[in-house]
Amino acid sequence: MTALRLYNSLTKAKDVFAPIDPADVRMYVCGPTVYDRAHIGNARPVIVFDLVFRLLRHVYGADHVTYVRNITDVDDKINARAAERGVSIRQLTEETARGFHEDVAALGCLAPTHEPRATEFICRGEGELDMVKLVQRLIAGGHAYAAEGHVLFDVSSMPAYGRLARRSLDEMQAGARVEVAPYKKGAMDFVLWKPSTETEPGWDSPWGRGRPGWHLECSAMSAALLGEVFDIHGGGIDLIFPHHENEIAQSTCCFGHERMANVWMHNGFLQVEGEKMAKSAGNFVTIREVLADWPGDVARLAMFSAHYRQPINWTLKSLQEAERTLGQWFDAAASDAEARPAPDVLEALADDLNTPKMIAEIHRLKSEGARKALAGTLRFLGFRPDDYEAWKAASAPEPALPVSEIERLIDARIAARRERNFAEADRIRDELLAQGVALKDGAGGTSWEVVR
Ligand SMILES: Nc1ncnc2c1ncn2[C@@H]1O[C@H](COP(=O)(O)OP(=O)(O)OP(=O)(O)O)[C@@H](O)[C@H]1O
Ligand SMILES: [Zn+2]
Repeated sequence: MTALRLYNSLTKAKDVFAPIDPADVRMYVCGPTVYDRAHIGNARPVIVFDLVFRLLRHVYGADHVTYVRNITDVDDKINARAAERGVSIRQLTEETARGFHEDVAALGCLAPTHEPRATEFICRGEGELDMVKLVQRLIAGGHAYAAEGHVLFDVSSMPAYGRLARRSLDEMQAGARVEVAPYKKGAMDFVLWKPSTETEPGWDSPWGRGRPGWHLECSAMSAALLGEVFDIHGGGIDLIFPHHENEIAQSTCCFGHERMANVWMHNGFLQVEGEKMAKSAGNFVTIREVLADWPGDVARLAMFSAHYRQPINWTLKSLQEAERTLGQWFDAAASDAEARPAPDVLEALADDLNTPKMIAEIHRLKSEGARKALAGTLRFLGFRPDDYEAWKAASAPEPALPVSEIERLIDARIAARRERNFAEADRIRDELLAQGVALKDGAGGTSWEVVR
């Protein structure tokens, strides 16, 4: 296989991927804030980075890749939603996290190696890195200051601030809103820690009872589980600024390395009629709603139809097309094969996850009748024929004839063929087709399906 090349948002180029330690390739992806059911736009990064995970496992060995995707279970949106619904915060976050796991498993995504919850990394034991210790180190290093129960990151203390997003501090400050919180020294300084009222969740800290800012969570969890510098950091393109820029500021200033992660990967937006699918825009469909109509594999394949950095339009047509394609692939694939991708498919993926090219290569495998390679490739990509078949059986329209009658006619046709009366056999086939029942002769006998 040619070298794996990944587009790096930090260098704005497709770089050859060289892990820090090939025996332990490390990737962190920002996970969901668990206050509501995820929409299919939120599924895009989960599916894209699942593919990266599978590819890395193939190249470096399944035991040599560590994938961390967090769960943000402390956030003001969570507090508000729990109050609105009259349930405890814990109940809301547990229930939402469970739903998220079901959704992404149905989309064919492997579980990450670790799935840390933010609340478990706020205060930990002595010698264990946590959010409070990270803030203390930033203050000691002159990168953060406490004011009125808050702790803020001082962006003026970091010359490289804005490097990932390619924005200069001067420009950002000039563009900042006029109304800046009074406890901030600079308009772009961001919150590391904030005070909690008695009713809000809070943790004791040197700055009083409070809770962490969102950006801080990922710096602490990634360093605790992957080390101070790791290989790949991923998320949606909307996270570049401020979230990822601020993660970099915290981690590099705390640990003193030039980088937090060597490669930064960002997926483009999933759109509806040219607009980003977003909760705030109200144009969203939940993963759960998609799965009510389609098998997870169809949504998964539809997601691969565009390159991950390009926007993708979510349409009924693309789902229908994915369904048709998948049905053809499964029909043509052998029923047993190891989960191994064909070399041409691997080549396409090694080129910054070129999934449109990958799909073209799979079509080629099918047309060449490479049944084993096709099956191995589909399994490697996380597609599951059994799920698809079960969905197909459950969603098949009712035939116009009773099943016993269809079976009687099939038997009659088999008998006719045995007597070499092919005219009669064909007549029976046509008669069934006229009733909307199509026959398919395969190695295992004759099967039938209702024509849609
Ligand atoms: N339409 C989209 N297309 C692709 N990725 C998206 C989309 N919307 C959100 N994401 C990604 O989903 C992940 C979770 O994001 P976040 O927690 O901000 O979701 P959210 O608050 O539900 O999003 P929104 O409010 O925009 O609907 C992030 O990696 C984010 O970039
Ligand atoms: Zn993050």
